[in-house]
Amino acid sequence: MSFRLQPPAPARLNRCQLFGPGSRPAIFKKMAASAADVINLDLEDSVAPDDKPEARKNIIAATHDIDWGDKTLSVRINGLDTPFWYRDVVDLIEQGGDRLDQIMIPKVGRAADVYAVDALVTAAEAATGRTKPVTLEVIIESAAGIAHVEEIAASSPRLKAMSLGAADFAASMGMATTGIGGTQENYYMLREGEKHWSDPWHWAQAAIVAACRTHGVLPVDGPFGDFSDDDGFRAQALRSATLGMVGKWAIHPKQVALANEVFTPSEDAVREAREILAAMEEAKASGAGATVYKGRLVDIASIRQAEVIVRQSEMIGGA
Ligand SMILES: CC(C)(COP(=O)(O)OP(=O)(O)OC[C@H]1O[C@@H](n2cnc3c(N)ncnc32)[C@H](O)[C@@H]1OP(=O)(O)O)[C@@H](O)C(=O)NCCC(=O)NCCSC(=O)C[C@H](O)C(=O)O
Ligand SMILES: [Mg+2]
Repeated sequence: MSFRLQPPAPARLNRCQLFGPGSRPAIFKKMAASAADVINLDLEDSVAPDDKPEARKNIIAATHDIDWGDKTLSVRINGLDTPFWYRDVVDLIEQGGDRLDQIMIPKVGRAADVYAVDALVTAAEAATGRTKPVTLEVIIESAAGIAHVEEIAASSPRLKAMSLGAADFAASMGMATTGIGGTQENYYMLREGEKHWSDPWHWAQAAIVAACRTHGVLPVDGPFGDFSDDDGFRAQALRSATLGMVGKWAIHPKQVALANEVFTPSEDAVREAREILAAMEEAKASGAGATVYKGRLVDIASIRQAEVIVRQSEMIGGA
């Protein structure tokens, strides 16, 4: 066990990140009225190159004109391999309103990518006299990103969240699929003639969770492309939540409720967590470090597990 304590991740709700193209301002108010905790206005892959300047203007106007309530308002800039990203950052910081909370950097491959954006944001903030620092989030969606995931998680005190971008990740890894997340038909084990499907996203998700938890960053599951498949979305989100991720993207408004449902601990789970804490209080009072709860062992580690669920529920406003 390291003597260094694991830093806490930011105490903010991040159950669902709803995306919308910056070139489609007609949906911005609908996004603001949604139940998503985080809004991602996009300047990157959902916006055609010719539309980028207009999309930037739309988004800057939306940081002034739209009431985003208590949501985290994040803007996805273009990748560092494009001619667009520096203008995205400079215009957002110089012209964007104080309501801009966060910038999302796509296709991060090295800690130096975050350093570059951090340096530009820092200079632009100082030049404009902004008093509220803009935070950063990144997408791991390349072979380089997953290979350097830990240094990326440690890259900047501005960094608050990290997502897995399944589509670009699959492309960069050369995966034989056009699916965005979820079960992949050909990724199965065979036993006695029966197929048992495995999860090709699992290892990357686990690497992201470990890197994030080591450095106090929120791990988030990215898009699930087939928005007609609610059960598939739910299954993917349940696996992510079980692994330690705190939320998931929605690329269509109908996915918001699904993500919120999965990443909000159920009343039963919260009740059980509180009962475990109470059982351990009793055990401690009698000098024991372990006890039995519903026929199973609970010990001091169980307190930490139960506290994760209770903390989550308290943040959401549960009893
Ligand atoms: C996917 C969409 C293009 C679908 O839009 P549309 O055809 O308008 O859908 P519907 O007709 O079903 O819409 C129903 C109503 O909902 C409103 N709407 C639509 N989209 C949104 C939204 N994102 N937020 C809020 N409201 C929305 C419609 O206006 C309809 O309203 P009404 O008429 O009043 O009933 C569209 O959803 C969309 O553009 N989604 C986001 C796409 C996007 O941002 N993609 C980028 C993120 S994913 C990615 O980049 C991959 C990743 O990087 C990786 O590599 O993995
Ligand atoms: Mg992508």
